[in-house]
Formats: sequence, structure tokens, C-alpha cells
Amino acid sequence: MEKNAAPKRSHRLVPKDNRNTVGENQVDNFKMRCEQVSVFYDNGATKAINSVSLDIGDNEVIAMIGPSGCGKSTFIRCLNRMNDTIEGCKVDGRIYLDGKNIYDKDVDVVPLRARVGMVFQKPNPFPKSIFDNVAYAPRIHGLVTNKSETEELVEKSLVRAGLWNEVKDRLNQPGTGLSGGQQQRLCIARTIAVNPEVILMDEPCSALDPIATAIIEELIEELRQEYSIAIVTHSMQQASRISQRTAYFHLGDLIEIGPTEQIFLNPLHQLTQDYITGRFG
Ligand SMILES: Nc1ncnc2c1ncn2[C@@H]1O[C@H](COP(=O)(O)OP(=O)(O)OP(=O)(O)O)[C@@H](O)[C@H]1O
Repeated sequence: MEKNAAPKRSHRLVPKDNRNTVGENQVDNFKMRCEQVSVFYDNGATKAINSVSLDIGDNEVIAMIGPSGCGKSTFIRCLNRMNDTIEGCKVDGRIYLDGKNIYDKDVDVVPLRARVGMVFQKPNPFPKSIFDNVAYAPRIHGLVTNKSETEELVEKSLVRAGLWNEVKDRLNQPGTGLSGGQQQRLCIARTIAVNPEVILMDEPCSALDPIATAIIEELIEELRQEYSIAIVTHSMQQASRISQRTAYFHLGDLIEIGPTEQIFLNPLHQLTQDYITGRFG
């Protein structure tokens, strides 16, 4: 597409007042399947997500976009039950990970959050050494039993997060002493150290400069070869650079979902079109 050219349109757009999801919300090779997920805050007084159904595919990056307050973070927090930690928050619907509903009563959230890891907006290393930041969770989950196994896993995770060369000579220094971009890669190393299947990222670059952002984006593309990644981003450029599919949310509704290129070049819904052309957001 020519720079600044208007998206081409070969169809009538679905009107704004129609809040049914348009586009293909399911994929054949899904890792997670969400069915009619609704989320309420304040003991049911506020509905933040309204019956959202979508799949997270194997080895894909799916971007969640939409105006502030539309429910992107609330939605991805459902995928590893992080909303359980918020008092008065209730989640309805079903979310399957490899065929098992993660909201079933017999699901233990500790191993679930290892399988579905999360990287937050603000890098949040533990107040520990770089080494212990990465070693902490594998030790707790019993993935390592001795020093050499731990060293091997820490190195492997830091290599995969693209941080090893920068920190290998100062592993005993505090993680909090790294730059913001390095801290975020440390948090990614910490997440992948427990061998997750899905990685959730909630605006992982919003606190970073453009160079650190570019490094994380390259890393996300590499990680996709091994994991499924769901990322919330405010940056439409970022969504179009790194994701294969995009989900557009508006006031708690999933308005449109589909291949990223289609969402940005040829959206089906008027609300998506308004958002990507900067009419609100
Ligand atoms: N802990 C909470 N308690 C009550 N309401 C909440 C809570 N967290 C979010 N909300 C509300 O739920 C709605 C969705 O918020 P959410 O943070 O998920 O949106 P978002 O799209 O991620 O926003 P942003 O892009 O600004 O981060 C908003 O109306 C918000 O005020």
C-alpha cells in the first residue's frame, strides 16, 4: 500500500451499531480456545468484556488492539487467570488450553501460569540478582535439581531472550540495575525459563525507547517459532509489524478479528475502520 493511502474497500462496512464479531475468530491449529468469555468487575456491577470468543493459534502472534478502556488487558488476563487476583472480578465462559477448561475447579493456577506466562507493561524484575531472577521459578516448579542444571537453564533462557551476551559477566548483580529494555528481556527470560506454551504480553514495549522496542519486537518474532503469543498493544504499527492476526476490541466487545493485513488494509467493520484511520483511540 502507498504510504498514507486510504485502506482499499471492496465491500460495505458493517455499521457501528452492530456489535457482533465479524471475521474468522477460530483457527484450525488453536492452542487456546475462548468461548463466550465475559468479565465483570465490582462484584458484577461493571461488565468489562462481553461474550468474547476467539482462538489463540499455535506459533502465532495475535495482537489485541482498541481504544483505551476497551478491555484488552482484562481479556488477556483471563488467559492465565490473573483476574482471579482482583477482588470482585468474575469471569464467565470457557477458555480451553489443549482441550481443558482452565476455569474448571480442579485446575491449579500455579502450573497454569507457568504454561501461560505473562510479561507486563512495566518491567518488573524481582529484587534479586540477574541469575536468581531467572532461576527462581524453575526452582519453585522443580524443573532443576542441582547447580549445574540451574546454570544451564539460566544461560539457555538468557540466550533465548537475547540478553546473555550483555549480562554473562555480571549475573550476580541486581536485575533492577539493568536498563529498561534489558529488564524487559530479563522478564521474558524469566517467563520462558519455565518452558511455557503461551506467552501473554501486556504492552511490553510501552515503557521502552525505540531501539529497545525494536530488539523486543525481533525477539517476539523469534519466540513465535516455539510459543503462541498474545500481545496487547496501543501501537498499530507494532501490531502490523509483529502479528499474524489482530483482534479489535471496542467497549468490551470483540468487533473484528482476522489476518493482520486485512484488519489494517481492508477492515470489515466501520468501528475498526474508524480506529485504524485515527478517528478515535
Ligand atoms: N481492577 C478493576 N476494577 C474495576 N474496573 C476495572 C478494573 N480494571 C479494569 N477495569 C475497567 O474495565 C474496563 C476495561 O479496562 P482494561 O484495563 O481491560 O482496558 P484496556 O483496553 O486494557 O485499557 P488501556 O488501553 O487503557 O490499558 C475499563 O472500563 C476499566 O475501567
